[in-house]
Amino acid sequence: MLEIRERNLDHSAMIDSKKHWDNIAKPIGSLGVFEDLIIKIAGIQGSKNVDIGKKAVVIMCSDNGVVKENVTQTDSSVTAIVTENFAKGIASINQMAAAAGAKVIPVDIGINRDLTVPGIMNRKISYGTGNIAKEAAMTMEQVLKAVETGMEIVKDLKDEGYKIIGTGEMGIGNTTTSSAVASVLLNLPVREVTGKGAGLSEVGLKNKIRVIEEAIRFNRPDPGKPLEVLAKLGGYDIAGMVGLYLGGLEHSIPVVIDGVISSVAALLAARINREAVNYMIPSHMSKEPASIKIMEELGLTPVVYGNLALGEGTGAALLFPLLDMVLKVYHFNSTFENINVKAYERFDTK
Ligand SMILES: O=C(O)c1ccc[n+]([C@@H]2O[C@H](COP(=O)([O-])O)[C@@H](O)[C@H]2O)c1
Ligand SMILES: Cc1cc2nc[nH]c2cc1C
Repeated sequence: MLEIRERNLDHSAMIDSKKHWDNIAKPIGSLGVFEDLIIKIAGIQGSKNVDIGKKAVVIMCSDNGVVKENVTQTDSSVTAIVTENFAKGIASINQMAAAAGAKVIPVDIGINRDLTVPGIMNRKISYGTGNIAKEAAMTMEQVLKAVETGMEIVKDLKDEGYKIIGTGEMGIGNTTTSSAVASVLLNLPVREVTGKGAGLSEVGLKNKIRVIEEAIRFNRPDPGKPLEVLAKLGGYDIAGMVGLYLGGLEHSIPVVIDGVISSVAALLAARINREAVNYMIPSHMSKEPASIKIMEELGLTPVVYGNLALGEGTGAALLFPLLDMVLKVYHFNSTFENINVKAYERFDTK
């Protein structure tokens, strides 16, 4: 598995898309990074007629054994409660996805209890992960199963006609696992990539940094082996999102990055197959300090700098209406021809 057919963006669709932008009656390139994003989606979809009509946010939900080390403000029971709230339609992502016209798909990929509310995709691999301070989070078999799960979900969504997928997660403790993975992959000190997650005091943050350092010392992952780093220090939520990104590459679907946990998954996917970055759409720069370092390494430019730190796919959902708005200009604006302006002649000096 993880053998992905060789894929390339459709460069002629991208050239057509760029030409289309340049014919629109407005200053050339004036929608900035948004123009680049639409051109990238044209390359992914293989046509300048970009279509992101049918949208979904897939939320990978799971528990993390490291919560036992007092690295979080709430206990792990919150993971299951919030996941059930996704299915009830009463969490933040439900409100934002409704405003954006996106379907919310919560996935139980490793929550530590059985869920009782209908409407959650049951892809549970085990009841939470191991405590990374004292053991590996997952076996390699479990990691591969989680990555495959994400890839299969993308395939199914593509078959159902979805055109763009937002990544999301819910998992108390997952900023601890994410910071551990980021520290190893980026070869940066733990304190430079670790923040307060869903809310910690300064003392709590110090303990979190100490626990992550202990986890790296104990597990000793090889930084050159992304799946090993993921198995030893990550979680099912992160692994499931790695699968979403690799699925985007495999099935030519744009996959939107959310916050820091989703960004760490994007970094892992990129280390597994660098081509995956061509299918990733950045949304926002999370408040957590690892985010900026990851975006720099991926060479991606988020469009929202709002200090968000919510997760659930909310940042990805925030991007959808912005893309829809920009696509209105792309599809329906007047062109230079329509308004009888010869754009380039103004620069003629004869
Ligand atoms: O998306 C982010 O950048 C982000 C930053 C901080 C916290 N979160 C959310 O908060 C939870 C993890 O925080 P913590 O403190 O339990 O590690 C998890 O459910 C995430 O969805 C998310
Ligand atoms: C209530 C709550 C909602 C969340 N959504 C994502 N992470 C979260 C953490 C908490 C604590």
